Amino acid sequence: MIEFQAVHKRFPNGTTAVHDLTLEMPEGGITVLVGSSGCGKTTTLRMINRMVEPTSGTIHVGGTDVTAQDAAELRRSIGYVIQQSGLFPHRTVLDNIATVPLLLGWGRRKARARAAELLDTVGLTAESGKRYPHQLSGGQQQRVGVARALAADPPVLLMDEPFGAVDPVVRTQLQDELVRLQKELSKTIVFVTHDIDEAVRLGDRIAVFRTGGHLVQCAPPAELLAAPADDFVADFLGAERGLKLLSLVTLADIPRTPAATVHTGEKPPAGAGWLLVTDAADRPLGWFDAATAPKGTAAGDTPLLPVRPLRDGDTLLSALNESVASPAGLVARVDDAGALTGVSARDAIHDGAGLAHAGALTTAAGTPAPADEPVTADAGDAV
Ligand SMILES: Nc1ncnc2c1ncn2[C@@H]1O[C@H](COP(=O)(O)OP(=O)(O)OP(=O)(O)O)[C@@H](O)[C@H]1O
Repeated sequence: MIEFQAVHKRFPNGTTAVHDLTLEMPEGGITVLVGSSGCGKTTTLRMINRMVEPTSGTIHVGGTDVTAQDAAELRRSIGYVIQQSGLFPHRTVLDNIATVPLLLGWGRRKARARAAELLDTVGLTAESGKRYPHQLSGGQQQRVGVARALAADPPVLLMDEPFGAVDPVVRTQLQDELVRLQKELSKTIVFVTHDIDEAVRLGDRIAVFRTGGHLVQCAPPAELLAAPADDFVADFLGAERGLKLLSLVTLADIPRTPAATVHTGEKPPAGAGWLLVTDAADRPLGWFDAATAPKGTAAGDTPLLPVRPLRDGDTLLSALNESVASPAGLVARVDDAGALTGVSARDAIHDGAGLAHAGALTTAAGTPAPADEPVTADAGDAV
């Protein structure tokens, strides 16, 4: 756990970057710091590894006051990833990743073996280890940055807009990779971003700052989206925060009903409406409107309308999207093998969306006021 207790940072030019910050960042979780430019996110992050020293207050990492440790030693024990990857241009990728283990005196062979292992962990080929940073794409360089930060297996990772400079597709891939890695590694991660969607995707907790280094609210994403503390947070989350909340809830609990189906080549039963055409393994192929098809038409004689089947682990947001796009107004549900398990009607998905929102509101209302509630006292201003 990382604990900020009444931390204040005022730079020599008089700028207060962080104002009386009391905040807990849970062990093994991702805490995302968000807020507009200049609100003190990077300063907060850099105080954890003492690249910036607080003016007052204390910071503990794993129960130890950071000032009780040698600053250089502390920095080697904490992974740090920045936007432009910060790789050494004249060292190979493998040697870049091996930097901290070498500094820690691991010996060249062991450090390189560890670096080679990490290339695979972050999804890069062994061959890319021999290249120089400029010979990699921006996304690949960021992966190397993550591998380098993980090299000495630090319990804490600080990530300052690590995916800010890559295009949206690569950014989504890197976010997915981080989620996958975190499931395996359970690091305590502090992640800075401007992007609220990235925060909602990655964060176990999101801390929203406003200019002047004030923490306004810190909560799990669903609670933040359901119950923003004030207009500033609501504006920051955006007008679509209700929909964003649905990206955090899966389809699993939404009721399903048996689907009306027909196999390709079969004639529909009399009086049938929308039918889901399935193959021999019960996998949905498309929608067939038996009500409007000419008499005697078999399924597959005319082009089928597209279906995008969803699994229980898919989000309620995808389900809502599919329910709107589906010509039948029904969402086809499948198991992991892709076989049909039923359908959910648009109404059931809407009801589920309402319940998810109400549930998050109840959770937010029932949460006791944490120690990191917005602080209004001006203590430390005179420092
Ligand atoms: N070394 C410094 N000396 C003086 N002022 C500084 C210094 N570093 C940062 N600041 C100021 O402190 C405030 C907070 O900066 P910080 O970089 O922490 O914000 P941020 O939220 O990370 O911003 P951004 O999202 O733009 O990176 C800003 O007003 C910034 O100009």
